[in-house]
Amino acid sequence: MAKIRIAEKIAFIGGGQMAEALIAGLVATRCCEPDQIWATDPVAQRCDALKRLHGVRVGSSNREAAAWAGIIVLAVKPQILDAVMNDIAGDLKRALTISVAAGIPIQAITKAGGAGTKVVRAMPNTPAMVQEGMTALAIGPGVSESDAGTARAIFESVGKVVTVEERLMDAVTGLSGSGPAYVFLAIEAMADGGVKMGLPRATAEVLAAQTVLGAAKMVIETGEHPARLKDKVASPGGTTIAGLHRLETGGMRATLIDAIEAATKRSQELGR
Ligand SMILES: NC(=O)C1=CN([C@@H]2O[C@H](COP(=O)(O)OP(=O)(O)OC[C@H]3O[C@@H](n4cnc5c(N)ncnc54)[C@H](OP(=O)(O)O)[C@@H]3O)[C@@H](O)[C@H]2O)C=CC1
Ligand SMILES: O=C(O)[C@@H]1CCC=N1
Repeated sequence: MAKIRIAEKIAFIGGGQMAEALIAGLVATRCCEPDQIWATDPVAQRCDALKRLHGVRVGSSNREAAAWAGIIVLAVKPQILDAVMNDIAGDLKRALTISVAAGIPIQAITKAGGAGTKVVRAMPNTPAMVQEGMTALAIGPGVSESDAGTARAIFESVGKVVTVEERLMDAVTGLSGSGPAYVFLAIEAMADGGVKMGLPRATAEVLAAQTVLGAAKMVIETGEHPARLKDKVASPGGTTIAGLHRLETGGMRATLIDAIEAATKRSQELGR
């Protein structure tokens, strides 16, 4: 993972969960110094927490933060993005604008900033906080190679990055954007299963989480098909096939496919 130092000042408009995950990753990897980052949030306690935990500049004025920065990261909820963009339209046009808002097309941001606004649409995920993020980028029209490289470097400092056509961003959102929540649910449920079978809660949680981490690492590092890796766990007549049979009966595959379809459709709706 290339760790490039970002020279520009970055304003995070909206200091919520996703902004904090990115800020934590950027500061921890020293991709940016804390005083290169300004996060805005309307809630003073939220600002205080971001300052205390990550050492970044904070404040409630989007205009001040946007005017200060060379890169503006739009990290408010999609439902209020229009109002927020209208307030800082001039700076959106001047700076490199990166939006992490689910569903919102590049065209809507270009429209708010005015013709010539350089927009990178990103869909990161919260594991950015521990530098294991997964981000997809769609590069808007008129964004220079250098600006696209800067956007890539920001997200590479906190995990992996792929570039996709913008039309695929809703599907990315349904899979890797929302995906950590599905996995947290699975870890929680696996731990519950362990507790049901008599394991202490803390032991069950670490068993479940490390199992997910290890399995994911095997998929990535071996390059083997997940189905083959699954087959290697399932001994003939053994425990795993008994568990897998129950998962198939419960429709785990179809449920996960449905979940990603539902989240993708919701992302599409947010953009309308
Ligand atoms: N959470 C995730 O895993 C991911 C989220 N995203 C995207 O990131 C964006 C933020 O999501 P998330 O972090 O989950 O949401 P949060 O609600 O945690 O963060 C948004 C923050 O913006 C604040 N806010 C509200 N109004 C304004 C305003 N006018 N100016 C500045 N800040 C404001 C909110 O304050 P208050 O709570 O007081 O309203 C909140 O702290 C969304 O567009 C989402 O689609 C993308 C990828 C993954
Ligand atoms: O739930 C959401 O809408 C955001 C987008 C992807 C993850 N969280």
